[in-house]
Amino acid sequence: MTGAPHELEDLREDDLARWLRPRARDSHKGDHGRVLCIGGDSGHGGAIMLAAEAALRCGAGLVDVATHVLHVPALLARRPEVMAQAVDDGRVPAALLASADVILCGPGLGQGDWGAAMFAQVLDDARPDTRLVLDADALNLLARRPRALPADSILTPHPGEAARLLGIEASEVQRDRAGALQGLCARYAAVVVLKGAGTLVGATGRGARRISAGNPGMAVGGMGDVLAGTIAGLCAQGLEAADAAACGALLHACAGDAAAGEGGERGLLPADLMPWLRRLANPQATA
Ligand SMILES: NC(=O)C1=CN([C@@H]2O[C@H](COP(=O)(O)OP(=O)(O)OC[C@H]3O[C@@H](n4cnc5c(N)ncnc54)[C@H](OP(=O)(O)O)[C@@H]3O)[C@@H](O)[C@H]2O)[C@@H](O)CC1
Ligand SMILES: Nc1ncnc2c1ncn2[C@@H]1O[C@H](COP(=O)(O)OP(=O)(O)O)[C@@H](O)[C@H]1O
Ligand SMILES: [Mg+2]
Repeated sequence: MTGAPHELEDLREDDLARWLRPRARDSHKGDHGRVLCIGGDSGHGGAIMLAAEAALRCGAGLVDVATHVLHVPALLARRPEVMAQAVDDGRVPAALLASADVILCGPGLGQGDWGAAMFAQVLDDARPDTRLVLDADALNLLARRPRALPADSILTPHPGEAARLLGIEASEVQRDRAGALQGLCARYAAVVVLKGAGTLVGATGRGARRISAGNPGMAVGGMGDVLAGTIAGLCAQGLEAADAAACGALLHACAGDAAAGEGGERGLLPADLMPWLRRLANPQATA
């Protein structure tokens, strides 16, 4: 991955069909993966709800959520398909960690003791073959205390989080986004999705991919939480990490464009993407 502009692969909506194949007629929920979403401290419960719902709308077979006790009733009222567990002591139930194919950690997690304890538990105790998707406060905690990550972990920073991970200013990230992507991939040995207009996706030793879809209506709180759940949901269905990241970023941006096309950019909400995630995640059905 050099980040040179001529080595960028531009992804378009047609590319979704490369990764989103029709399901086997005899498949069952266990074939489509189990995602554990960890986050949603007091005041930020919506972040983990949006992520969990996006994982389901992208086709994850089973979705667990470990969150603050206050958020469990609201989460179940909105999405009874989610299996929600309250965590009041900063310990994720061991059985949840053990059964996850993918762990998404970070949306609304906070950087206090509660969130920091669960983030450390994920890094210490997750199965070696469980794929990690780290977003939001998991990235902030990682920046504060860098640690080795399991192979093929996926990081989804916005430019502010990318700046913290690199120890530079967000304006520097934006001045050389390809360079920042390369620096993040190298420093954390991870798959990285550098968000913002023209999202870039990279991994050490591979060319970078750029997503030109997406629009400024997506500049609203919660939109990145939907992206994190989307990538986790695709990972759970067996896409390899770099492809799940690229396919998820493309699917999310195209869903944002489709939703904006219906009602305009201004006032677009992250939850407006949900029906479009589902539609676009079935490209053969919509072709
Ligand atoms: N409904 C809920 O429960 C929601 C809960 N949420 C949860 O809130 C928590 C805090 O997350 P957060 O992202 O709001 O805070 P933070 O990391 O300080 O980011 C802001 C900083 O980053 C920068 N920056 C950002 N984008 C940039 C860009 N494109 N280009 C350039 N700069 C950019 C920006 O810089 P500025 O321009 O403002 O100086 C500012 O410094 C987290 O847990 C999250 O999951 C949210 O998901 C919302 C919905
Ligand atoms: N101007 C824009 N054009 C395209 N995509 C955008 C734009 N602004 C924001 N987005 C997308 O919206 C999402 C915002 O993520 P993030 O900042 O983490 O939001 P939050 O933490 O509030 O959920 C990212 O996927 C980003 O690429
Ligand atoms: Mg975010």
